[in-house]
Amino acid sequence: MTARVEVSGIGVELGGRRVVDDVSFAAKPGEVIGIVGPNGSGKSTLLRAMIGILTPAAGSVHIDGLDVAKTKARDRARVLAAVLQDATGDFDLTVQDVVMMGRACYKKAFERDDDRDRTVVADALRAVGAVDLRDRRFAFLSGGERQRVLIARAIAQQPRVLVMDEPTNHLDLRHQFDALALPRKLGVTAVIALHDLNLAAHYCDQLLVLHHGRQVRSGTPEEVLNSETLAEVYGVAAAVTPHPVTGRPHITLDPTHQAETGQPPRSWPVPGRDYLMEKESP
Ligand SMILES: Nc1ncnc2c1ncn2[C@@H]1O[C@H](COP(=O)(O)OP(=O)(O)OP(=O)(O)O)[C@@H](O)[C@H]1O
Repeated sequence: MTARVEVSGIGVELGGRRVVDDVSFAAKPGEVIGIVGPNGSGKSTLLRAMIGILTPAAGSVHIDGLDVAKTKARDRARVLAAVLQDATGDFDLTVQDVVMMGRACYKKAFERDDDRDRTVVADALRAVGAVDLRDRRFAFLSGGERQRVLIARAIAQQPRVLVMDEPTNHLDLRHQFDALALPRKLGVTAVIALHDLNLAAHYCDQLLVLHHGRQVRSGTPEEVLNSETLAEVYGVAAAVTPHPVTGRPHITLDPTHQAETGQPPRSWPVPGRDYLMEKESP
């Protein structure tokens, strides 16, 4: 199951300061939206406001017409699941117990787990490659193992919308790919905050660039990712060329070059001149 997400004019104040200001976007059912931007630009705050754990000073979030702010936590959890940054917790629980917490929104207080819950939990563990961790104590897992278990807990909620804040944190390369491919595999709509722009370009349909709490660019990765944006928003020099295999925008950073002009140095590889694009190959 998937859903349409509409974020309208969200503004959040923290410590007397507006840290997210007038952010709006819409995700069609099944779309993956990437939220990118420098440290402190408001990505996590926006996601927290979206899932209802921060009360926005302005704006609204609707999922298939349902107003998130006016929905009870239990009902919200059946529609929307979140994996937040470093929400590792110190649960003295097994991995199976932690993932089973994702089923709480479907049960009354003290209701026992049934076969359906156990099947959903087993499937969720399989989806993140963590079946062999099932009986381990959550508190003693590595950072990447914990992250995968928390993703499994979100999957066990069987949401229509998945919100993830830096889901690739602590994950090795293979598991980064798996985590970002998950929304499409599950068929859910996703809103994902990401620092890695190359991964964002590959896995997201639309990108929203935040800078000082404001959305300064939005559109497809092709529309948004260019040398000018990277210079203006991140203050770095970078060449953006089509990825030699996928054709998606690929960013090559130049750590030695100051981003005063936003223009890449002349020595950057040029597609077609320095390497062949796949479609040009014989
Ligand atoms: N509880 C709070 N009180 C006051 N200011 C806060 C609070 N939480 C966050 N902020 C500030 O809000 C701004 C946005 O923070 P946020 O965590 O949303 O940024 P971010 O884009 O997710 O950053 P990062 O890439 O570093 O994770 C920052 O300047 C941060 O210091």
